[in-house]
Amino acid sequence: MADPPELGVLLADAHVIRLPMRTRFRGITERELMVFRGPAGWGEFGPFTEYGDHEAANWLAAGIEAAHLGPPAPRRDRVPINATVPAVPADQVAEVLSRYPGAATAKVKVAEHGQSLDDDVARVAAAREIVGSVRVDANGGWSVDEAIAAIRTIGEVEYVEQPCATVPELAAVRRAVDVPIAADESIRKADDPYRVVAADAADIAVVKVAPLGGMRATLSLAESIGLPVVVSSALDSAVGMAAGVAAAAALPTLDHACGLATGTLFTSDVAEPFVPSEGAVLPRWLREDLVLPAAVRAPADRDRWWRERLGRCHAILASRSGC
Ligand SMILES: O=C(O)CCC(=O)C1=CC=C[C@@H](O)[C@@H]1C(=O)O
Ligand SMILES: [Mg+2]
Repeated sequence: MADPPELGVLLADAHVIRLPMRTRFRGITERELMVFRGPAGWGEFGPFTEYGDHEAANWLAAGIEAAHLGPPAPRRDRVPINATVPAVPADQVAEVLSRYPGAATAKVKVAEHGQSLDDDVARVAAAREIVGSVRVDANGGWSVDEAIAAIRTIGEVEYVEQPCATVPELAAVRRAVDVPIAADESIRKADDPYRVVAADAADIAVVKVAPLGGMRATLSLAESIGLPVVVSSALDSAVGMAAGVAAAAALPTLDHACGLATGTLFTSDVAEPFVPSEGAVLPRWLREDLVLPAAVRAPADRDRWWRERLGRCHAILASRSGC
């Protein structure tokens, strides 16, 4: 790995941002992250706040790639997207889906802490009434038995993403049901993302540019993992989303809609969001000045916290480059 740019260079035009969200999603109502500018445009550093520094360092590598190297060459000029439906009550699903015009697929969150299978069934049914195809994402929230029962009750779906937490559990569920299984956390949070393949635990790989360390790292994983991929956001701002869309646009084959329209979950963004139209988003690289209103700037204590975190992750990347 190449040496990262000097820390001072990264921090010279860096901003800590707090984006308000329309609906609670993965337990948060505000998304904090950093964006910084380099010679190739803007990069994002937004590991979720509970992540440790070693995991977060991959996210910094992705931001550095974006700001200092730019996107890989595109192979398509539009990227089909899925609508993303948080764990809202069923009667709010139509309103959520209205923000994804033309989306042919909805990804519906299930197994939310504090909710029941009946809630999931109702939410999925409400989505099915509106879009042709539904996939669900349990974020590892079920045991093997719960997953098997839930999958049988929920009925036909395109795939079930991360029904259980571990690779052996995913494999056990996959053996028991006919529905395809997608791996997300078992790839993006794993020491060895290929374990899902060795264990016959997944039919589809969900790949996210930031946790995998960048667009090119994502493309090389997609090439070597031997599974169809779905590129998804990590709840990125428009800056991180540009990298996700660029990676999806650069894939040699793309058979599934991607989770790259989550900008609709924010009420404001750092740049013009990637708003879906006719079920797709268009690749676009951000080089222009960002207009960052006071309302999206994080308070001083959070600004300091993120700059220190970036510094620690920078030291980790620098030590890796010496390996
Ligand atoms: O894939 C999508 O439709 C949107 C992205 C998405 O669902 C996620 C983004 C960030 C964190 C995750 O909890 C979540 C996911 O599990 O896929
Ligand atoms: Mg997921």
